[in-house]
Amino acid sequence: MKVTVVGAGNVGATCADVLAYREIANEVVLVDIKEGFAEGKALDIWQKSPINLYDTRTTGVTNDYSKTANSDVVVITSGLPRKPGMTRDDLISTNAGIVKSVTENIVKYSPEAIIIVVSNPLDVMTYCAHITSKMPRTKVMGMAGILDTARYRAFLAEELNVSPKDIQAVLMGGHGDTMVPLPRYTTVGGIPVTEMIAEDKLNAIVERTKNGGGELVKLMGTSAWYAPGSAAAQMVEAIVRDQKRVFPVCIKLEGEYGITGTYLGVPVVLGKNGVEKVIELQLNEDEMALLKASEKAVREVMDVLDNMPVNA
Ligand SMILES: NC(=O)c1ccc[n+]([C@@H]2O[C@H](COP(=O)([O-])OP(=O)(O)OC[C@H]3O[C@@H](n4cnc5c(N)ncnc54)[C@H](O)[C@@H]3O)[C@@H](O)[C@H]2O)c1
Ligand SMILES: O=C(O)C[C@H](O)C(=O)O
Repeated sequence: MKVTVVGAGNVGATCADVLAYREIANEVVLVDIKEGFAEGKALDIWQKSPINLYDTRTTGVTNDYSKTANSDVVVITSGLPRKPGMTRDDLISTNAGIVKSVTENIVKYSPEAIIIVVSNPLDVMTYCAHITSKMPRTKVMGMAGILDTARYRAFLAEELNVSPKDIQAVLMGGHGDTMVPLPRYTTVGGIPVTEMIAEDKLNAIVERTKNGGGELVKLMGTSAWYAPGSAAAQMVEAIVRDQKRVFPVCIKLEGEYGITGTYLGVPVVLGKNGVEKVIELQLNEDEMALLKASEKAVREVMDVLDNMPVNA
């Protein structure tokens, strides 16, 4: 299996490292626009192989997409991260052009690849990659839900003093402050979370989750990479190993949840064909209202993309 990761910065290099040391792919190609940057990161990861004992071949290239030919999966992380005071949506003007040109190059050399978008604003960059690629929706998806759910699970594990392995949860909607964690679908070793934690504490964790990306931007001056890179690698693993994992993934909705044409995080089954099934939960009235509000927020940014020169 050959996997290309575009953008050898914080998230891209972390994703490539996880793909290599967990031997998720036989070959990982890192691509960056900065001269020598991807080559250096790939060489560093390769030099770690005798220490961490893996044989995944990692190589890096500066903008030479011919070396990415026939990739099975491509992860797009190229683009600016936000700085303190910015929203993810503020990145659209720079990142739309980057994601569009990267997708064109990817499709030229790997027309069969499954594409995982990571660049922000996530839902709209997934839209951008999907319309550029002209591929079926099942093969162009965005990574955010695994990360957001992981934050929610980690906060709960800390509060309850239990292993994060035992927290299961679903989170839906856009990758922004309107995301929708779902306490009704959250369990701790099979026990409904509401039986384990007071309502005010749970509400505080839901709010912290929604602002989880911003919390890290404030602390570090740039955005997160360990959890995002690992989350993207987990999606790659589900695809290349045909694991049929159930994850929240951003995809174009075509009637599910009564929504058509908007790119939103929903639970799906992920396997060798990409998104093999969109799972439709029986949301109650309050949950559906939150999902619709999230849809509205994503729609507004999709409209911005539609009116940008990059799409003319
Ligand atoms: N979806 C998520 O949950 C999530 C999580 C974290 C970060 N992100 C987003 O991922 C993106 C990358 O974040 P980061 O922290 O790795 O940033 P970074 O600045 O460390 O890395 C980005 C890399 O992209 C490269 N790049 C820029 N234009 C390119 C092009 N045309 N072709 C190839 N490479 C190009 C840059 O040279 C840089 O090395 C940001 O947009 C960030 O907001 C998303
Ligand atoms: O917060 C960001 O800007 C990056 C990413 O979307 C995240 O949630 O960590």
